[in-house]
Amino acid sequence: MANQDQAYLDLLKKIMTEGNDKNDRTGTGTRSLFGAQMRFDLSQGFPILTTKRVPFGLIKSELLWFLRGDTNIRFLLEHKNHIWDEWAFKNWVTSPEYQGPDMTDFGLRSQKDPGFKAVYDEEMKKFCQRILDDEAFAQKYGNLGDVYGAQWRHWGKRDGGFIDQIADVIEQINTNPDSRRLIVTAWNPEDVPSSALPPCHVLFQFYVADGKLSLQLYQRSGDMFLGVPFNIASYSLLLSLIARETGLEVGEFVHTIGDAHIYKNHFAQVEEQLKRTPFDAPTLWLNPEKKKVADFEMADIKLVNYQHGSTIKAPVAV
Ligand SMILES: Nc1nc(=O)c2c([nH]1)NC[C@@H]1CN(c3ccc(C(=O)N[C@@H](CCC(=O)O)C(=O)O)cc3)CN21
Ligand SMILES: O=c1ccn([C@H]2C[C@H](O)[C@@H](COP(=O)(O)O)O2)c(=O)[nH]1
Repeated sequence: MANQDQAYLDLLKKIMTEGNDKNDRTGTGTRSLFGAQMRFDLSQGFPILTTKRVPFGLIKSELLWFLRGDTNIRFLLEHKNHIWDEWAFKNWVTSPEYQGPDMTDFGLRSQKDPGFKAVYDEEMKKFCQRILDDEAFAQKYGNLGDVYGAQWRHWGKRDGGFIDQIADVIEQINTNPDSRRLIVTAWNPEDVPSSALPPCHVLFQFYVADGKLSLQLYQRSGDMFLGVPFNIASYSLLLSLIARETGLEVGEFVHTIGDAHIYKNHFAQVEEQLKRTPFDAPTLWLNPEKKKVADFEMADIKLVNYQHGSTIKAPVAV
């Protein structure tokens, strides 16, 4: 198996040396390039980064969550996955029902003020526990609204009813593999103004040739250090699952990014990662008894021979 990190490392280097220094919504500041593309041939191994540890368990539970059409963080918390906590927490602390310490701007403040961070961590812990313990509270504050699960599996139609884009695209791959319309979209211009986090993975398209299934993702905005390693592994897993259901081999994952940025407070981590030597990529094991995307559970998906460098910690910009 080959090393699959190179395309990613090359792009990190390019952004560091040629990128534009730009301000951003979170107030953190970034260095960014517009219009970047990485290609990963999945027959050469599974493209999860090896130059740092990428938590594949979190990627699996997040993707299964999307594929269930679920938009409530409760399922994620049951799988000890905390990557969406901040966005639900924001709903809670800005609601009239919240009576705890002031959490205004908790994202930035918790990075700058250790005293505040302790209070914030405590409130967040209580919040997550309550989502797990209190069904009604989870219904009210655990829901992230129209995020990927909703857009993929129940896109609301103008005249009522919904569209299951995943079921439809699988049906199209099976019956009309040469189609140039094998698209799933998450971008709904009507919802964008009211959304806490408008979709980052805006649209993906499938392509079938030589008995192989490929997928290209258009991601409008990519946090190169934290989000993108997840996105690469997640879409490669999605491609592998849909290839299984449609009886095709895996082809390429083509990752196209609009604003590809490195946050200023990730520069040191990026330098550290660029010094590391990649390992050969692992392989993906999918339970041979499962065929349908909807039937896969956590234990049906495993990485074999995932060798990797140590975790590199970095703060997430909210
Ligand atoms: N600024 C920003 N970057 C993102 O990547 C991002 C957002 N916001 N908002 C929505 C989601 C949430 N995502 C996240 C959030 C946190 C991590 C993160 O902290 N990852 C750590 C490990 C976390 C753990 O082990 O629990 C990492 O080292 O990859 C990754 C992706 C991706 N998305
Ligand atoms: O899957 C994801 C989700 C989010 N991101 C990053 C990209 C940006 O850094 C932020 C979103 O902020 P916007 O101002 O809405 O662009 O989250 C990611 O890389 N991958």
